[in-house]
Amino acid sequence: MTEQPTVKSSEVLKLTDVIKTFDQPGGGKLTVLDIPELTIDAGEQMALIGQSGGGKTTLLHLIAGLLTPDSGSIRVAGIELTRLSEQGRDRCRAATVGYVFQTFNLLPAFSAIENIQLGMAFGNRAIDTERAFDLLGKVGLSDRASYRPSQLSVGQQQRVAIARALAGKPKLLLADEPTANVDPASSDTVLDLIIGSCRDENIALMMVTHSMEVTKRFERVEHLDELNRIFQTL
Ligand SMILES: Nc1ncnc2c1ncn2[C@@H]1O[C@H](COP(=O)(O)OP(=O)(O)OP(=O)(O)O)[C@@H](O)[C@H]1O
Repeated sequence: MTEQPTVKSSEVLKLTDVIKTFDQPGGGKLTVLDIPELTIDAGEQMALIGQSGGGKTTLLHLIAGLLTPDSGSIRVAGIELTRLSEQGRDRCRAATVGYVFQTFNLLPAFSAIENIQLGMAFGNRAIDTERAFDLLGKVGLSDRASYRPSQLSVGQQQRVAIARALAGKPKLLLADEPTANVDPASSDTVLDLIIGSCRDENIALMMVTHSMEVTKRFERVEHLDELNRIFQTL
């Protein structure tokens, strides 16, 4: 009988000995990540900082199952992603992870409210129109429900993307530099929204940022260069 790994009931994310390489355009491989361990508990909030090109987005993509590691274990909400097919990882992401991308990734042909409702549909949940409108109100866009992304400002698109990421009631929200494209006042609003919503709904949060102002809002701040063995051997 194979021994099953024990999963702490409060654990939402656990990475063990994760290595990720990329093929380099000129040939050969570039090792971007070599992470012995990283754990996030239910409802825990963590900021991730690190040098440009250090692998932060790559790490979020691995956790979301958009990329696969060369080796190691990635467990999200108790599910071992490395044992799943691409389709299985898509299903797991839809059911457990919300993702606020740097580029928002809203669907251009759909309105703001439809983009949020699609966030629920991807999560394999019945579309809860009341929750979708509640979320749109929470991000201050009740009067923009029928606007398409191209009819919204960059900051408004970002707020729709946040509402969409929360729509499926994820266990873990991944946010990649969500304040990078907004002015300082809007940055506070965006942070209040993400941090407050995750706290209210007990959603664990991992936010990539380059901003010291943003890290001040977090009790736990991890430096990728310290988690990543490749920087320790340079
Ligand atoms: N598909 C790919 N093929 C080859 N190399 C890649 C690929 N994606 C990323 N890389 C390389 O992996 C490294 C890490 O990239 P990543 O985008 O994860 O960094 P980052 O820490 O998010 O950077 P930034 O803070 O500048 O956004 C970079 O050196 C990049 O060139």
